[in-house]
Amino acid sequence: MTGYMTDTNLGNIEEVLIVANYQKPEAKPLSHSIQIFLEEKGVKSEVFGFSGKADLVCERNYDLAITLGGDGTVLFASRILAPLNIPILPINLGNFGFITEVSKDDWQNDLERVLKGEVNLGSRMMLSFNLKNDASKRGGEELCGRAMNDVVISGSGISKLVNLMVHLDESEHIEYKADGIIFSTSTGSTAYSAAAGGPILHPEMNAIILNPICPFTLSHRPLVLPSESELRVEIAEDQRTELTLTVDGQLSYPLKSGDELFIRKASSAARILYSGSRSFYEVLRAKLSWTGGPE
Ligand SMILES: NC(=O)c1ccc[n+]([C@@H]2O[C@H](COP(=O)([O-])OP(=O)(O)OC[C@H]3O[C@@H](n4cnc5c(N)ncnc54)[C@H](O)[C@@H]3O)[C@@H](O)[C@H]2O)c1
Ligand SMILES: Nc1ncnc2c1ncn2[C@@H]1O[C@H](COP(=O)(O)OP(=O)(O)OP(=O)(O)O)[C@@H](O)[C@H]1O
Repeated sequence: MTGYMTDTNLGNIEEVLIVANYQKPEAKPLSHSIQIFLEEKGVKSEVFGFSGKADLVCERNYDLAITLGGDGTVLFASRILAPLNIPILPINLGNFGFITEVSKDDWQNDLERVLKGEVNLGSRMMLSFNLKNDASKRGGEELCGRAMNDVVISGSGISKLVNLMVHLDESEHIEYKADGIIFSTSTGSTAYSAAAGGPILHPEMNAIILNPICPFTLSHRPLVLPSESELRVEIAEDQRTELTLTVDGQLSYPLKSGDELFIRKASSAARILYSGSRSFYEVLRAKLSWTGGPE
C-alpha cells in the first residue's frame, strides 16, 4: 500500500524523453546509461539536457518522460508535459527529493517495472493562471501558464505591505494586506505554503490552497478551496512596492496596479510515477520531520 491512488493505464512504451538537469554532474552519464538500457529493450529515446532556465518545446508524443534532477526538474517538466498527458518517472539527483522519490541507485528496477506496466501512477492537479494587464487589455497577448506547486504574488522591492483583493466568486471577496499570497496545489502544500503555515494535503487531492504570507492581522487563516473555484485577484492601486508573480519558484513576471490575475484548476493533471517503495506519509516523516504521532 503506497498511500497513492494507482492507475495502471500506462500503455505501450515505445519512445521516451529524458529531461536531464545538467547542473547535476551525474545527469549526463546517467542519461547515456538509460538510453543504452532502453535501446537494449527496443525502446527509442531522446535527451533534453538543460542548465538553468530553459525552454522545452515538446513536439513529439512520447509515451514516457524520465526526469534526472531534483524536485525543481519535475516541476519544470510537469508544466510542459502534463497538457500532453505524458507520464513522468522522476529519478532523484537533487538534494531534497520530496516529489522525486525514485532513487538513482534503483532506477533500473523501477524502469524495468514501468516498461512491464507494473506501475504506480498518480494524478496531480495543476493550476492554470492568466493575467489581464494593460498590454493585454489593449489587444496584446495575455500571459498565461500553469503551475505544479504554486502561483505566488509577492512584493519584490522594498519590504512593504502588498494590497490584494481576492474574489472567490461573484459575491465574495477578501482583502489582504500581507507580504503576498500563495495559491498552492496539494502537491505544493508541502513546499512554500507549508513554510507559510499552510495545511498539508495529500498530493492527489483536488483543491486550491489560498495562503497569505505574513498577513497584517491576527484573523487570517489559510483556506482550502474546492478545485473548481475560479479566483480573480485584483492588484489594488497605490502599491508601495514592486510586485512579482512567481510560478513554481522558477518563472517570474512583474505585476502592476490594475492588473487582474485569474487562477483556476488546469484542464490537465500531471501524471507522476512512483516506485511504490514508500507511502506519502513515510515521505512526510522522512523528509519533513512529521511525527504523525505523539513521539
Ligand atoms: N520559504 C520557502 O519554503 C520557499 C520559498 C520560496 C519557494 N519555495 C518553494 O520552492 C518551490 C520550487 O522548488 P525548486 O526545487 O524548483 O526550488 P528550490 O531548490 O529553491 O526549492 C526549495 C525546496 O523546496 C523543495 N520542494 C519543491 N517542491 C516541493 C514539494 N512539492 N514538496 C516538498 N518540497 C518541495 C525542493 O526540493 C527544495 O528543497 C516553489 O514552488 C515553492 O513552493 C519555498
Ligand atoms: N527549467 C528550469 N527553469 C528554472 N529553474 C530551474 C529549472 N529546473 C530546475 N530549476 C532550478 O534549478 C535548481 C536545481 O534544480 P533541481 O530542483 O533539479 O535540483 P535540487 O534543487 O538540487 O533538488 P531538490 O529541489 O530536490 O532539492 C532549483 O532551484 C530549481 O528551481
